[in-house]
Amino acid sequence: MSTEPLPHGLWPEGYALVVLDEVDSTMAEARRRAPALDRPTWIMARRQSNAKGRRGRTWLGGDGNLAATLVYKPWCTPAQAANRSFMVANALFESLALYIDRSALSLKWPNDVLLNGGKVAGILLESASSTGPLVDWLSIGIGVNLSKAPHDLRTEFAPVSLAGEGGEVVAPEEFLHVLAGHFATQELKLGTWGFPRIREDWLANAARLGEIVTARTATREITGVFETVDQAGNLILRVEGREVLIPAADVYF
Ligand SMILES: O=C(O)CCCC[C@@H]1SC[C@@H]2NC(=O)N[C@@H]21
Repeated sequence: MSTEPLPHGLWPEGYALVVLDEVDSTMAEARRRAPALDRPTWIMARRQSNAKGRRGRTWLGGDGNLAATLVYKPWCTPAQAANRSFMVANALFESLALYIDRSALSLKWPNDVLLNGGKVAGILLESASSTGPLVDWLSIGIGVNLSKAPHDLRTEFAPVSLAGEGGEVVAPEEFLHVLAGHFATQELKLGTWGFPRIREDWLANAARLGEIVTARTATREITGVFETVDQAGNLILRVEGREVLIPAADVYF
């Protein structure tokens, strides 16, 4: 295990870094560390034996891809914590844009990053609340296909990798340094201007804004024009002249 940031000055102040050769899941490691946490901590693993994706799926990683979790104690409610996914998406967008033409990248609501229309990165949020209105801790798990796209036939957004789409080859540890810096900037923006600014940044890079998309929830499928994301992070579709607010769904187009 190493705990030292790379020595190139990119690492944001106040954040700790833990690099593990192997772990079950960086989410599980974050859960184990959360109670004793004294500062925001990025946990990166070179290999995960039991990596988790959204909706209880398995996450297929691979050598040379980034698997990391940021665990910290933001002073916020569960709803505010959930909006951190837009901040990570923004940070991922800006980080990836250093290695490939930004016009090839887009953000899919609520929390995927697409590259040439395929999924290059996924985000998984987990938080714990015991008593009171604030979360005890939040962990943000991030998987980025930097070098390899796993074969995954379960998704309509076929996995792609940065290298496979002609991007620069970048090592996971270097990419994490860049990402951690961009995420710290997002936290500063949140503290200074609030969520409206985060939302604005996200919408500027949103996939299919103003176009017809389908949102699939646990119980129904709604097709409409992707109008916007509101100040609470909900997806807003225009369906037969009316606005429909969707708090959680998978989006297809
Ligand atoms: O399904 C998704 O799109 C989210 C995938 C999140 C995967 C990452 S890899 C690092 C962290 N550890 C995990 O077990 N999952 C997340």
